[in-house]
Amino acid sequence: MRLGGRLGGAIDVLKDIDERKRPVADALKDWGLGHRFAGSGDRAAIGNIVYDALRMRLSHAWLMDDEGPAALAYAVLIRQWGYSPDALAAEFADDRFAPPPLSDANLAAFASRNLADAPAHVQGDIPDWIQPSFEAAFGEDWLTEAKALSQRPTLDLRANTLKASREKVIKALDRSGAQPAPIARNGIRIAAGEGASRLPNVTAEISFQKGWFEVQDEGSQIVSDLVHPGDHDQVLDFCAGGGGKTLAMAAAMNNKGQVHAYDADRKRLAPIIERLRRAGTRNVQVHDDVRQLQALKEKLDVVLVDAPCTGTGTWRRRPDTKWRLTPKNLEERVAQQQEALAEAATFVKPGGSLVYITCSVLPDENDRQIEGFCGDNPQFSVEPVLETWSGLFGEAAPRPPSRDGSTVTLTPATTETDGFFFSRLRRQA
Ligand SMILES: C[S@@+](CC[C@H](N)C(=O)[O-])C[C@H]1O[C@@H](n2cnc3c(N)ncnc32)[C@H](O)[C@@H]1O
Repeated sequence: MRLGGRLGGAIDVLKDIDERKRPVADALKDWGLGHRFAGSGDRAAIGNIVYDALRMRLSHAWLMDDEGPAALAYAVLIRQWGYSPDALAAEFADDRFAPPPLSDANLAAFASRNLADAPAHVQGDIPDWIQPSFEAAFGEDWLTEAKALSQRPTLDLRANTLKASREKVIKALDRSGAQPAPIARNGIRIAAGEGASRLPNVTAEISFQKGWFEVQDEGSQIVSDLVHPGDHDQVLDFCAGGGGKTLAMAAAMNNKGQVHAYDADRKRLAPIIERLRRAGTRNVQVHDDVRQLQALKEKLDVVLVDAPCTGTGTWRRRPDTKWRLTPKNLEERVAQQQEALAEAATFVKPGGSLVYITCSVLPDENDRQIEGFCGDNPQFSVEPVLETWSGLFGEAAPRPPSRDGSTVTLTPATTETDGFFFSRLRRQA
């Protein structure tokens, strides 16, 4: 397919997402099934246009004075992929699969508007109602942080040290441009790529099948590492989901001690079994019923709450969720977090620690949540994290924003990772 056909495909997918309120992955998959002549390069290019359009939806629409799918998709090619409107018109002139050209009104708006004149939340490509939360989280840096959340993410992997060193994995993936990640000790990074370029399908590699690595954002690896359990600790991953952090902790503990993995949702937990097998872990027990945890009350050295959250920190990967989020969703997540924290705290032994993580950057889900919990539960107090950070990643590693060194917030702008919040609360001995 030529560029015109790919652009047309992306416009169809964006329409489908808008009209039928569908998840991006489903809409892209359906488009592929209905257009079997399209090759994998075409499908990847269409996916890139769609995701790029959603990441910068507000600023594209403002500059084009049009929020329709065609204006958004054209804006991607012009603003993000480096084509001029004239070059596109010339390219599409003899391409019968190209979409109709941009309207004169779109072209005039684009030629005359300057993004610096747009409302600040439009410049930052975030919903207007969430701007105050960004300001509260980042002060005068909030716009830089918001903009960084609208860029393409890298593809990050974690070498599974139970089976392979980071160097061995990088060697196995040398065709993919894999490099050591900047901060995480076992992290590997593949650059995001530009324009139509395709990320490698690393899960099809033999080395993946052998369990040498996991796909895991570097931020997720860092917060798993910061949990920092001792080799012989008894750990409960109370919101284990598919097991991303369970696997990372189990490997960091060198298959010693014990990690109990539990999640209230059995369906989310189910894939953990196959992942644990592939990774060669022997120190994990999976629990799909809270009653199985009764014997662990007040017994555990470390309890991790990787809480359900709005996922604002993952907007680079799931940009559609940025526009679907509502104040009501935020309220619901905050309530779920309080519930999960209260339940999880009952498993921490005296002197043990309760670790609270989210993949959000919003204070309501992070620092404020922790302040509220400690206010209600004075036997818990926040333990500073930055010392562990330096010990694990070195003094030279980029420092994440931190409220007086106690909790940390990772972000694309500061640590080049997804957004994550990490805090450790110590229960009085
Ligand atoms: C952010 S996800 C976990 C991701 C996972 N830890 C990982 O690293 O792949 C949050 C999880 O919390 C679970 N959850 C929500 N409320 C819970 C509760 N009260 N008790 C236990 N799990 C809960 C959800 O089912 C969801 O799987």
